[in-house]
Amino acid sequence: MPAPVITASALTKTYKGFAAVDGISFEVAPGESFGLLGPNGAGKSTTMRMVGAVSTRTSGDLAILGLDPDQYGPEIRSQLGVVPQSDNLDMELRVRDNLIVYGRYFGLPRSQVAKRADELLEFAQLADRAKSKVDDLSGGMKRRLTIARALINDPRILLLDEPTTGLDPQARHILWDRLFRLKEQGTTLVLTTHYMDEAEQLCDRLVVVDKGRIMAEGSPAALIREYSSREVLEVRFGSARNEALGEQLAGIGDRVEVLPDRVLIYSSNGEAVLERITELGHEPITSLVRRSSLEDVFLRLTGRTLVE
Ligand SMILES: Nc1ncnc2c1ncn2[C@@H]1O[C@H](COP(=O)(O)OP(=O)(O)OP(=O)(O)O)[C@@H](O)[C@H]1O
Repeated sequence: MPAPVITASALTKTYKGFAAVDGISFEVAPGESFGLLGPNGAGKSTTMRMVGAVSTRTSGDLAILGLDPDQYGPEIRSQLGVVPQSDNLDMELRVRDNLIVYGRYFGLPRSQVAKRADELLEFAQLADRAKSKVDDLSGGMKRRLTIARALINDPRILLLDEPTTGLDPQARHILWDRLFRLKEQGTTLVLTTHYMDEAEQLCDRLVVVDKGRIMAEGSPAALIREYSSREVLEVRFGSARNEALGEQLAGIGDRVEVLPDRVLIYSSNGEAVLERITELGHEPITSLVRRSSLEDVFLRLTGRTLVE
C-alpha cells in the first residue's frame, strides 16, 4: 500500500467553544478521488482549509504529503492546487493572464508558465477565450478557469470546495468531465459537496459528514448497499395526507420515511410496493420508483435530507 497523501486523526476545529469539525479521522491514498459529503454547515470547508494548510487545527493530528501543516505550511501549499468555494479570479486581468500571473507567483520561469498556461487553457476548453475579460465568462467558464489556475503548479493534490455549486446542469456536466480526465491522469482529488449526484459521479470513496462528525465512510456503492434498500418508491398523497398515510404504511417494504412533501418507501421492488398500496385503496397523486442514492444514505443516517 502506498503511503497516504493525507492522514487526519481526531481532527478538531473549534470556534469559541463550538466544534465546527469534531474529531474526524480519514486517510486519502495517492490517485484517489475522495469526497466529503454533507449539508451546509457540516464542517466541510473548515476541514478543507485545514487540509489546505491555511487554517490551524485546534487539536488532533494532520499530515499532508507526510508533513505537519503547523510546521510546513509553505512546503505543503506549494504542492497543492486549491479551488475555493467561490471563484477568486483576478477580474482586472484577461483569462490567460490570470494563469500567467498565478504561475509567476509560484516562482515558475516565464517560458514554462506560458507553455503550461496554454496547455491548461486547452484542458479547460477556454483556448478561444484566452484574451477575454474574466467578467465576460459564464459561471461554468469561470469555474473551469479557477481549476486551470489551481493546476498551474502541477499539484500533487487538487482540493475542490463545492466545485459545481451555483452552476446549471450543462455546466456541471462539462466540469465533471474535466475532473474525470484529471482522475484518469492520476491526480488525487479531494472535494466537498452537498450534491449526492456529484459525490456518486466523482468519488471513489467518501465520508458522510454532519455537524462536524463523520457518520459513515465507503465507496458510494458500498454506502448505498449498507444503508439503503435497492429501490425507493416516492409517493405523494398531498401535503395534508402524507404524514397520516406514511404512518399507516409503516409496515410496508423495508422502511418508510415521511418527508413534508412526500413519502419514501424502501424495498427491493418499488413497483410491487406501489401495487400493494393501490390494493389497500390509497391512490397517490404521483409515484416514482428509483434506485437508492447517497441522499437516502444521508437520510437514514441523520433523519434529514442533504439539501433542505
Ligand atoms: N470563522 C468562523 N467563526 C465561527 N464559526 C465558523 C467559522 N467558520 C465556520 N464556522 C461555523 O462552523 C460550521 C461549519 O462551517 P463550514 O463552512 O465548515 O461548513 P460547510 O460544511 O463547508 O458548509 P458550507 O457549504 O455552507 O460552507 C458552521 O456552523 C459555521 O457557521
